[in-house]
Amino acid sequence: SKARHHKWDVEYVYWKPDCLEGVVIGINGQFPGPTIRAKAGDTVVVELKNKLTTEGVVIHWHGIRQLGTPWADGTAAISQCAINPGQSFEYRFKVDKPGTYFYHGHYGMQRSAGLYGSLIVDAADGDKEPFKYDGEFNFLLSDWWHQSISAQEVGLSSIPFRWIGEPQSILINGRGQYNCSIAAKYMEGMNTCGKMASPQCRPEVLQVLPNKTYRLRIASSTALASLNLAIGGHNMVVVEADGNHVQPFTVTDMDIYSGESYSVLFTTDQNPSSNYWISIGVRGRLPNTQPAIAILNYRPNTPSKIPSSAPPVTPAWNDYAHSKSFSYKIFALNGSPKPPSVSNRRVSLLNTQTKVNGYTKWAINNISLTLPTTPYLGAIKFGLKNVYDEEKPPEGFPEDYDVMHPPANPNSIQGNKVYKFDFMSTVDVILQNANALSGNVSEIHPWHLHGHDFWVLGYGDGRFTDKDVAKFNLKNPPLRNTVVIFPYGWTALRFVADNPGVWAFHCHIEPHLHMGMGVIFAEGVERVGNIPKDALSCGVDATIMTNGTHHP
Ligand SMILES: O=C1O[C@H]([C@@H](O)CO)C(O)=C1O
Repeated sequence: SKARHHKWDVEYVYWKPDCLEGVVIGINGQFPGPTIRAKAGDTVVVELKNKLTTEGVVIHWHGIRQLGTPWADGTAAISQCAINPGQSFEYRFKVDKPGTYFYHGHYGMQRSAGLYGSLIVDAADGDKEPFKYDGEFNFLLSDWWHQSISAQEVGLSSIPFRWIGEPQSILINGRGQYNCSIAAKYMEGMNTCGKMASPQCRPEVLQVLPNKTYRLRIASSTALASLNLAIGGHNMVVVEADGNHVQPFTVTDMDIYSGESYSVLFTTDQNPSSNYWISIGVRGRLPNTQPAIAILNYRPNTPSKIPSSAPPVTPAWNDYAHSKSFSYKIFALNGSPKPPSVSNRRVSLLNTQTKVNGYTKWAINNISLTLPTTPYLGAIKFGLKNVYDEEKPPEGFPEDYDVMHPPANPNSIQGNKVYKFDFMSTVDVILQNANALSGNVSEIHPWHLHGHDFWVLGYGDGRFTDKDVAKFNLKNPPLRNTVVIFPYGWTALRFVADNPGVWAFHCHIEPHLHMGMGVIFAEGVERVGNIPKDALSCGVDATIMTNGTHHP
């Protein structure tokens, strides 16, 4: 195994993500950031310099569990202090499992400003993944707004509340085409992109040869949009989800929620004299965004040969039965690690849209998350007092809460309590969805857990009841790090609290997290090894780290 060294400068740059010029947070002048490629067992080292002039920054390595390095998880105020303008910080962590991952900013709403890139881990030398292919491609998906993140944040924290609205464009590897498309002739009201075209917004072309099998890696860093991807005329076999192998299954289209990653295999078995469209459309919210388009180019056709059939059409945005049928087909590959058969503790988390002093927020068991000024990792390890709310957070919610209707009392409080788990205990989490503030609305929320993979034991409609435990899948539940709750439904997951550290668990929709939709988990913090001083040089932690007065 090797150390993979990277030196990054993070700064705003002018860019044309969807052919219109704006500013993005670039890395080394690039958007999206450079792809990190490593082999299982390698150590990734990123020496990051914050060249943003007025904002701190951190980077989260999404899907990497940070076994033994909880200070490298890149969550501001949780695992480390934000890196100040002009300062540098070294991330150093092991990648232990092959898979498709990505990284992104985890401070304020910087992910929405374009701070993300791919992280791909290949099998260690001599190891093989349990499927074969002749070539591979990578799609990092995102959504893009023309309004800056500062304007977005002001709207979210104003009275009256101003929602960010639907994205202007969906981007594939940072490229989209606002209000125009190379598939214009198939799309109502669309122009071709002639005048606007810039190399920075040129559609992706996947060049393939007939009768071969390719791996397409897909990860979603969207701030809001749930997506559906289809390759015209081609089936896809799903083989990987969030860096874990799944029992292969075949689909004609697939959903991808923010925070998820997949690998699919497709075989170029169609008429080779044609090219084909790949399209990616919005699901789960009334779309107001054109689908993103890429071209599957059968060589030796030219990439500019317009496909002879129309781009695949995304299922209706509110066809939740279709989305569920995809999620319900995902099982662990035979031979994958199985969950413990019983759990030691169950936490039920009710997701509600609420108000705090007139501000619109999201709350979990009536608490809307705010982060402390001293990162939890140091605060808990050093037993600091009065830096976060010390009481236990609620493990459930009232029996009579009606998940099908808006809250009778929509007022919540803000807080930053921690769910502390016994080291090595088995924890079940029931994520319960509910109606939002207005009637007849319940949204999709993709929940992402840091520091762990979890088993997805089951999903259901309506309110979770004790009887549902009997239906848990303990035979072949998939391991994931992100899972959705469907509107008015629940999702059950299980994990082992085996990774000393403090771990965020939150909705991966960027404005929802910003509005408080998350909780903090912690386990075995007393076992955390020596935390690099640079990680905790802020708040009350700073005094401890510089005086060396702590006795761990
Ligand atoms: O958090 C959200 O706020 C809006 C809407 O509920 C109120 O404008 C929306 O669609 C969200 O996902």
